[in-house]
Amino acid sequence: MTLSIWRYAHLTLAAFSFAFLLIVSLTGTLLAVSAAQERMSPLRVHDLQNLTLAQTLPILRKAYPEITEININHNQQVTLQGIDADGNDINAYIDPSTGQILGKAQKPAEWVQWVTALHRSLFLHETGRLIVGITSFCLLLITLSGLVLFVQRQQGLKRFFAKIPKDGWAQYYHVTAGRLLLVPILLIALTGSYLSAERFEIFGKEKIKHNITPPSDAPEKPLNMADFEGFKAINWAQVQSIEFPFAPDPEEYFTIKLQDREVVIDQFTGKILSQVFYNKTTMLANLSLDLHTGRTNLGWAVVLGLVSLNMLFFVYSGFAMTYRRLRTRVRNPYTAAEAEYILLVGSENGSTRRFANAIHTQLLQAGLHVHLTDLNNYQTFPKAKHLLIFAATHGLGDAPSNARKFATLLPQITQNQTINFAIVGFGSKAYPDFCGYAKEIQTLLAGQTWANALLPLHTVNDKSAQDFTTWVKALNAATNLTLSQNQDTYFQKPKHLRTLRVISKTTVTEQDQTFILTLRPPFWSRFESGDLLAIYPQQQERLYSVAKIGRDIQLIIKLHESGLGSGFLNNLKIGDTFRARLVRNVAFHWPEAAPAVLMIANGTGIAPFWGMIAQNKKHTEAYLYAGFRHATPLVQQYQQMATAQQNISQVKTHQFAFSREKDPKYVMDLLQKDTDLVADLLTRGGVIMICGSWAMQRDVETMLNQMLKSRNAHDVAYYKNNNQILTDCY
Ligand SMILES: Cc1cc2nc3c(=O)[nH]c(=O)nc-3n(C[C@H](O)[C@H](O)[C@H](O)COP(=O)(O)O)c2cc1C
Repeated sequence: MTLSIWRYAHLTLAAFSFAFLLIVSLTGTLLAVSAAQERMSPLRVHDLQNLTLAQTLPILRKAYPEITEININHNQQVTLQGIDADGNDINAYIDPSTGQILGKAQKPAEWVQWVTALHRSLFLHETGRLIVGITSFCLLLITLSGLVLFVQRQQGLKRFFAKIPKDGWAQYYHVTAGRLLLVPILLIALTGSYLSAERFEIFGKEKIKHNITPPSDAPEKPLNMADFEGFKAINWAQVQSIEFPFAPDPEEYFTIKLQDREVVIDQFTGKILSQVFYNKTTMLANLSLDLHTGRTNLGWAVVLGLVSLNMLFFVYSGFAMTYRRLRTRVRNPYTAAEAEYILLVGSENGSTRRFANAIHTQLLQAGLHVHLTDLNNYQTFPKAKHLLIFAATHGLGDAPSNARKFATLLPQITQNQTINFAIVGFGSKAYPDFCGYAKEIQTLLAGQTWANALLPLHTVNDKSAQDFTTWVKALNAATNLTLSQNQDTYFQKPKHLRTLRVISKTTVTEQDQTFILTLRPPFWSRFESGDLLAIYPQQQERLYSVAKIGRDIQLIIKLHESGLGSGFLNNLKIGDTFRARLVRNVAFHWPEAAPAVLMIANGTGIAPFWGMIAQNKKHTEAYLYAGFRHATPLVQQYQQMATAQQNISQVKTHQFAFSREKDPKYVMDLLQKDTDLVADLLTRGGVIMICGSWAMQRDVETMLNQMLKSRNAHDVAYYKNNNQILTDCY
């Protein structure tokens, strides 16, 4: 609920200021470009801090007998207005150390004036300035609410810099860019708001007043400017402007605006007659202007430009995320009190809701009284006979935001009749706590007297329509429903597909139905050995463990009779292209920090290990145990590859077991023989990685448990929790 309030605030503010944000971001980007250009202007004067007024004003006075005013802007460009020795009017950029004219004083380019006016006031004068001020303040609130959402999403401030899980392109980059640019955005919003407030004199307006009593001991003849005490104390880098006395009258002075104060100097004696320091409001306004415009620092101007440009992306990605969420909203013709079927949803990003919607629509079409709502809206359901729960897992095995209250509500609200329930959990095996929240609900409901489990908990990995239809089949069988069992009904078009090209492919033989496929992904693709490649033959997702060899993806595939994925891949020819998705599988990446790694594979499970061994340039102590049925030519080729890697110390030892050759052996037998090595490896913090069939994983884990028990060591569950036993089996 709290999450939704913040999200609602974040979104409402963004929607409210949308059009203006677009304008100020776009114009802000252009102004940052102009600020950066100005910083590189040849009219800039360097080393101003090493030059005092006493050193240079006499030179200027000589070259320009009448000077009205000298101004120095934030770009260290010095303009002089006056008359030169030949009586010419001068309004030009000069070098203050020599008086040399560097160029004619010019207004900023017309496009810069135009963009500045649009940025500051939208061409609407004071009304426009007010709108821009409000937009800046909205941006400040959007940034702060975004920060709260981010901290909640990361499960606390401590995990501020932790990895951001990828779930949708727009979402991932919205959140990642938000974290990266948080400080500059906050500064832009804060300074923009402050400048507007100052413009409308909310903090009052500073009026500088000098109390001057002209010195009584005025000399007959003015002193030489080079000896002016006041000028000796001021260097050019401090100066904003110098107003010259209009006439040789004791009541006319030099008025000099510095960065932090205004100074009045006597034109005859050169003494400081008065100096008034600016108040905090003015100083803050100056600082805000520097920070907001990037006018004093090229690097900062570039950052501002990038942030402004990125703001356009924030607007786009934020609305894309919202659209995705809203698209999955559903209408409920029956109330919670009327419905026989209650569908409860826990979904953060909307995909789980889409599965629930598909079931909801079918039940309504079948004429049933159905009500679909969030898990947070759990209440008494007086007519309910069936409760179907669709629950995604977020955070680290936690409830999505629209389900956080369910665990508290459940014990408080008891149903008055028996209700059959079935839970389908949505998650990703890339996370250590797969479908953790669905499992938690299953336990909670099992403790309710009124709740009768219709089906065991079913899980869906990575929104797989295939996994989901398995549940639908079980549900149809347990009820008299006839829900669609066709995967197309639930298939959610995969995103982030990229085109892969076949680089090489081995052929299957009668002896060995396994083949190796090498694919070239687009150059920008980022992946690691152990990640998964999702392909979509006939709209069904099939996942394969990948090895990263150079920049290519290498798969080892067993061709199954009428296998959808393997058949599709086997039909590919060199040069063919197809679309697929790379799925990050952080739970099965090479453990960089481990002192030793022991890899256990059977069959095609050896695939990712080839990439990992090739990547082991640091020569981490690595062992390979692999099991196959026969020593086919392909497997012999594997043995040669392993020997070659052993020769260059990328793997320390390798052992192969053959279960259908004479003297049959399994991978477990090899491990049993090396009990000391395996147990020692775990106790010194090493990692065991298992890839291959579920059956092999189960047998290896049973054997490991026995082995560890006999040594009074921790069990497999402990090492799994400790990320010392990693598995990727199928
Ligand atoms: C920030 C985040 C954290 C996640 N944490 C887990 C997790 O701990 N366990 C899990 O099985 N899946 C986790 N997932 C995967 C989601 O449960 C999965 O993508 C699900 O299909 C999303 O459903 P939704 O779109 O309805 O929110 C996480 C996803 C994200 C974005």
